[in-house]
Amino acid sequence: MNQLEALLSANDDNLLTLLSSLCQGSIAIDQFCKIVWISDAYREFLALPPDKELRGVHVEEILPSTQLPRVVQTGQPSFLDLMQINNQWCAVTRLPLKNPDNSVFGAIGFIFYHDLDALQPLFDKFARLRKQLVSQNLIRTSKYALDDLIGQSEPLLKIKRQALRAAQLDTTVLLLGETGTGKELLAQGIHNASPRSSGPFVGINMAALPESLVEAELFGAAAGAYTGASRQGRQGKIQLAEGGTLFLDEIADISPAIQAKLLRVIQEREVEALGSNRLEKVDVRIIAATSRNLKQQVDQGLFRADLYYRLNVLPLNLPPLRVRSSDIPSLSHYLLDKIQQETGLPPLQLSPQAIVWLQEYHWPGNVRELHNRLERACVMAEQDQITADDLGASEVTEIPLSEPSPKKQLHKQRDQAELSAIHHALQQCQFNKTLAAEYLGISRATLYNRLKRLT
Ligand SMILES: Nc1ncnc2c1ncn2[C@@H]1O[C@H](COP(=O)(O)OP(=O)(O)OP(=O)(O)O)[C@@H](O)[C@H]1O
Repeated sequence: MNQLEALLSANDDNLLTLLSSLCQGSIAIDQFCKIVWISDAYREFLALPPDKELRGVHVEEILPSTQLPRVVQTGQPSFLDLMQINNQWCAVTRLPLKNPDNSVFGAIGFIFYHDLDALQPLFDKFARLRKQLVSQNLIRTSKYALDDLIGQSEPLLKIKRQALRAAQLDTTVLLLGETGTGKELLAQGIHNASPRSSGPFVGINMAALPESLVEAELFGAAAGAYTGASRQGRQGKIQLAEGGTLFLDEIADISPAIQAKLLRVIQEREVEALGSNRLEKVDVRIIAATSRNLKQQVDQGLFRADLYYRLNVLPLNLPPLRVRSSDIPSLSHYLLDKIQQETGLPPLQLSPQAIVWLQEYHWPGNVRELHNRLERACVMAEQDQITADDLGASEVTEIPLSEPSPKKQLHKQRDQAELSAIHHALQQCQFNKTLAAEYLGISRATLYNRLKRLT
């Protein structure tokens, strides 16, 4: 019998039951962060069905922002922490469970949420200080948790399981998937479920940055490193991510010089700011993402093989929307709610024929395109239901002869022409956005923005 089982063995008289009676919820996990015990009160507070089997479930599946895994990892207790669970402030205490040789075999957490009125000024102060830190950029929060990835299809559930496991490891993760499949959302979810969740999440889009700024933006610049550099110098995104996660989006779009510098950061965990000859140690977890075929870029000599292998330690492939069309109804309802909250437009439902169309369409722009089509439909809809036409069903196959207004038609045709020119350029340049932008005579940032708007 291991220590944890011994602790739990004496049924009603066990230590946990005793401790639970002193608080409003308690939970115990093993060294793998799997739940071994949860009090009925906690179950009820989390609104979990009484018959749901929780033993063996990873604690973050029911408490995405829990810090218990960190207690298991560090062996350090946290005696009083404030945490919001189900929109209610709670005071939380977490203790590591240790063997006589000091190794950790699990952790227990207790929450208190009754009679906390006396603590309200403390909660307010805590929320105020946190807001201040966020606004001063001293801490950054990632908005999304893994639970925010909507969908119940097997491919999506599989990626969520893989992401949860990846979160527990501190290794580099490479997110692969077509544009708009949710790579950034997943990166934030992994950060939030990782032991680094209380550290910063710093994202940088390598394709949207002008080439000349990438280096200073990423690695920082020493005082006076280049004309226009500030006198105090500037911190790079890598240094800003200290203790947290650095998300490098569109990683395939970096120049050979940046590839070499990044390789050193990953291998040596050291950064050299632009114009400085000092190496700084950094502690960041890297999550990189690309919608391109990075292996093919390596084979074509466009991307360093050594950097590719360093990034590709844990590849996660996000499924395109067309292979998980069963997620489309729930995802659409979720996005419609979000659009209505953001825009204040009246709530609209999808007509049955619109749902059929959504499930049959091939979604080159994936969830981002679904969001954009739904948003446009909310504005365009002339009835109390969104029809397939409001979603642009007719323009996908042909341009209708009569349009509600010539102005709308002009916009639509211009967007289509622009999109097809961009697609053509991308194909010509083997999906290399830098080359495609040059081909079109626009900047890489403009190309990127156009793609985001049009897909
Ligand atoms: N499963 C999902 N559930 C809810 N929203 C989603 C989901 N997947 C993507 N989204 C939303 O779709 C939009 C696009 O997602 P995101 O920016 O994460 O995609 P991406 O793969 O990083 O795209 P790109 O490669 O173009 O940068 C975002 O608004 C995101 O919140």
